[in-house]
Formats: sequence, C-alpha cells, structure tokens
Amino acid sequence: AQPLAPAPKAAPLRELPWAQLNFLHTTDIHGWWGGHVQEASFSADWGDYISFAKHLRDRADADGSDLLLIDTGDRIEGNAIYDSSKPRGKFTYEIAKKQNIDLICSGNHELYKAESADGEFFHTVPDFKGNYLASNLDIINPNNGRRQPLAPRYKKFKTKNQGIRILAFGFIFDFTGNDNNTFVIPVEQTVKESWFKDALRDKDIDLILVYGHVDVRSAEYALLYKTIRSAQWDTPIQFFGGHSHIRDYKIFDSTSVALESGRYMETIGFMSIDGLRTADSDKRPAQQQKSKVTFSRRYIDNNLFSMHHHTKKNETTFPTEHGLNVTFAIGEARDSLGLGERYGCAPHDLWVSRRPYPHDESIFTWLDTQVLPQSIKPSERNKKAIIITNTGGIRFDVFKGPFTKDTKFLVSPFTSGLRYIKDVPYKSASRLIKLLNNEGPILDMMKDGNTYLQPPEHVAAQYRPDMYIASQSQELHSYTAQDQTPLLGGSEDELFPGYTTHDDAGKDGDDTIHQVIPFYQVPNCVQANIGFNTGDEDKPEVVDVMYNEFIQKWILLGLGYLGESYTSEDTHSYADGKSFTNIMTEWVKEHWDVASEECT
Ligand SMILES: Nc1ccn([C@@H]2O[C@H](COP(=O)(O)O)[C@@H](O)[C@H]2O)c(=O)n1
Repeated sequence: AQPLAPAPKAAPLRELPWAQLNFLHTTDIHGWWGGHVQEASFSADWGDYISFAKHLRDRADADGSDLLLIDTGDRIEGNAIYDSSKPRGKFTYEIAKKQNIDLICSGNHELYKAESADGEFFHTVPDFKGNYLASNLDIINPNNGRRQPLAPRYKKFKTKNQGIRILAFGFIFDFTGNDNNTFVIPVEQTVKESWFKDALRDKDIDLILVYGHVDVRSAEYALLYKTIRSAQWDTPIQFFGGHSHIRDYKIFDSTSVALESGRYMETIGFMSIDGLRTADSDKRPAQQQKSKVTFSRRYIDNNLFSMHHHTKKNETTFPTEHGLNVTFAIGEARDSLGLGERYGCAPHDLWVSRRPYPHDESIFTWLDTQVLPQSIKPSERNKKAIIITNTGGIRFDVFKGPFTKDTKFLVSPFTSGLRYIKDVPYKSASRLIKLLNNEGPILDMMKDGNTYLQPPEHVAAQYRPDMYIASQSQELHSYTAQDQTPLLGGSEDELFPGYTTHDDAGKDGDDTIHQVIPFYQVPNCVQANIGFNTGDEDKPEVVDVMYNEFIQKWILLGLGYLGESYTSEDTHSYADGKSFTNIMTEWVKEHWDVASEECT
C-alpha cells in the first residue's frame, strides 16, 4: 500500500470459493493504481495486487488448479497518476504491464481521444502481446494510415495445469463516442462475421470465455449469449463485464454466468468454475467432467486485510519483491507529480451518491449553488446566464479535510472546458434542463447511442431499481471515509459501511460483511443561474446558455426541440477553454482556507 494509505480494518470475511478454474478480475481501474489513500477498505495498490496474484498462482500450481487474470478496460482517466502526467499516461502503461494479465481489452475511455487509442496501439497491445483481444474494435494504424483490428479477434488456448481448452473473445459495448481513429463494430454486426461463426464451430472446447467492457445486463451480452448458445448448446460460457462501475453477477443459464467487478481498484473480482471437462479428460477418467458445472463468485474489498486472509499470509510473508518494487514505483510517480499539494481544506464531506440531490452534502448542490455561480462570468454584454453540466463528469466524492492535487483529478479528471451560446430566449433556455433530465426524445437518443450523462453506476441502477430501494430505506449515517470503525461479530449496526451487493446469486457475494451505504438517484444534469434567481419576478428576455463542452451535442439537440436552431458554429469557448477542473480548483483555492482547523 502507499505510505499515506490508512491501514485496513479487521472485518468478518467470507472465504474464496477456490475451484478447478479460478479468475481474478479487475475493471474500470481509471488510473487508481495507487489504491485509495483516503479509504481503508480500498487501500491496497497495484503492487499489492501483484503479490496477491502471485500467491494465488502458487496455490494453483501447488494443487493443480488454474488461475487466470482478466482486465476489462477503462484503465485510464480518473486519477492524477494518469490525468496530471505529461504526457498523460506517462506512468500508466509502465505500471499496468507489471501485472501478469492473461486476458485484456479496451474500454471506451481508451477511445475517447485519438492519442489514448494510439497509446493502446503503441503500449498496451504489445505489452500484453497474445493476451489483448479486440473482437469488435479496429484502429487506423498510425504508422501506415490503414484500418486494422487493434489486436487479434479471438484466441484458443489451454490452461497451464488442468489443460482446459478455452475459446476467448474480448469485446467493447456498442460505443459511439470514440474519436475518428477507431471503429467499434456493433456486436449485432460482429456475430454475423465469418471469423466469429467459424470460431464457434470448434467443438474441442471446454469453456467459452467472453470478456469485455460491456455491462453484464446489456443488449450486447444478451445477443452474444444467444448466438453462442445456439452454436454450442452445452459448452459452459463465462462472461466478464465492465463499464457500469458496479459489482454484479448475472446467471444466464445453468452453465453460463457473468461477473462484473466494480470500479477504481475498489474490487478484485474472484470467480471460480468446477466440473469443467478438460483436454485430458478421456485419458484421465478421474478428471472427467463432473455431472454438474458449478460457478461461484466473490467480490474482494481491495485491502491488505482481505489479501492476507485469502492467501493465508501476513505482513511479513505477503509482499513479494516484485510487488514491493511496483508499490515503490507508484509512490515515486505520485511524488514526482506532487499529488500531496494542498489547494484548500474541505469543511465537510461532499458525496456523489450517498446524499440526495439537492442536499448540503451533495457534491452537485455544492457545484450549482457555490462553485459555478461564484466562478463563472457570462459574456460582457449580457450578464445573465444559465450553466448546465452533466453529473457524470464528477467522478468521486470529496472527503472532509485536505483538498489536494490528487483530489482535484479524482473528482474531475476530464479536460473539457465550458462553451456558450449567446442570447438564447429565456423561455426556451429555462426548459432545457427538463428535456435533458426527464423522459423524452433526448433520453431515447442517449439510450440508442449508448451515451449517457450520469455517473455510470447510476445508469446501471436504472435497470436495477433495488440499488436505490435497498439503501433509501436506510437512515443517513454520519460517518466519513476515514473514521470507519469496525466492531466484529455482532449485529448489522456493529459493522462498518461498505458494499452490500445483491446479485442473481443472492446477497453473499462480498468478501467483507458490511453495513449498507445509502445510494441516491442523481439527475443527468444540474443547472446554476448567473445574475438572476429562478424565483425572480422579472425574468430575463435572453440568457447565455453555458455548458460543459462534453454535452454540446445534447444542448444543441435540446434547443432544437425547443424551437431554437443553433449549430456548433454558434458556440463559443469560455475563458479560452479553461477546463472545468481548473475552474473548480480555483474556487477551492479561493474559498476553502488551506490552513483551516479541519486540516490541522
Ligand atoms: N470527457 C468525458 C467523458 C465521460 N464523461 C462522463 O462519464 C460517463 C462515462 O463513464 P464510464 O467510465 O462509464 O465510461 C459518461 O456517461 C459521462 O457522463 C464526461 O462527463 N466527460
């Protein structure tokens, strides 16, 4: 763990259901290689994960089982290690490749910008040669300008100890927000391609493995399941998903399941399968496929308490030399970026989802009542404006105490600035937010294009209403991330807050037994008014409509629906393109005294 990270707390744990074939799964790491330096539950780093995987590989080698490591993309954007380095990604590729990942693929964040897609081409694909698959993703080769698959479409291989014959595919969901140097081939088209159909004709397969940056409950995985099942009626199919930032497990049928393992290095997903046939089954009758294939899952809280327990190691015997070197390299990268630099001191916690919106402790209420109105100056001629920003641009909570360079990028990693359209009739501008937030044509188009404006876990929750219901019945707890105090062996009240996942297999998936964390709905977008109040008698005739540039398409479409026809030609950059991230940080410097009591 990183030197500043809090020590993990002891808590009641469920065991790993170790079996014939075992998997460790990470997804949506978003640059959190250093783990969470403010949260004890997730305080292990990539170096610890390397040691953890090594011990479990040794266990597999010792008992003749197998272990495979999988990562399903979105390794970049979301943490200062990636976003504040110059060039962005300077440390990321070096850190990632230190882990021995058996199967890896791209997420959508690798594709938003041409240079990060090129980063996959020049770094991640060669670093994980033979293990990176791109079943539905092409890139323009930067060396010759020609379109080609980013990596092989699929592979067939045999596991080291059991000789299980696996056919693997690596997908990305039907993403449409990529830059023009990559091409995401819709899954519906991919399943009709001859290479895919040919691959599925192979009958000497013990397991089909579909991993991808794809929500496990998506239409894309439903279609893949249906297509594969109709070609291979009884071969077990294991899916690994990503993108929606939640822990989830879906059961398709008695021999096909899907695991999704959260976000931000909070979760190491563990999956195991027993009873698989192997290449040697015929030669070794004792190894023949058992009558029943069984699947088990566990979501491991990413901290050393869990890791020591699951490997039966301790503080002295757990860290490997390789793991320690990586921990050290991450620390050096963090130091070289000056991530401890303090910009201010947060007077209290501000939450993305743990408080309703609006609420004094909602990060969005902070934005629309303080940061935006106190920072933004509309164009000189017209001193009135509305500003709209999407909630998905805010990626993490602010904890009471120091607001550092680290915090800045955890909360707002993206480079988008603000843009504006001058003199929009107020009667239309004032109706825009409803169109962006409520049922209607814009929301339908977002769904069709697989592009959303909310934080990903909220998009996921729309299809899993129990995520809200389960937690909203809980009363609000007044705790902070730093003062989680576990009391072992007792009732729910004595546990400390954390993940309490409810998936298709029940409520026993999490390795650590926790108290429920509240999870409240947030809208797609929030709005601040500049120079007037919504309740004012005299409404302005016209206002500047200002917005985060990431949502420009939706602002123009929305205004179009409201009878105001504008194109990108009518839009202007605010403050020479200053990023929202910097606007927020300047506010913090000005309003949250760095020397205040909370930080001493
Ligand atoms: N420049 C960006 C990129 C993304 N977003 C928001 O993130 C959401 C997607 O996040 P994933 O980690 O699931 O890919 C997207 O829906 C946007 O809300 C953004 O605001 N700016």
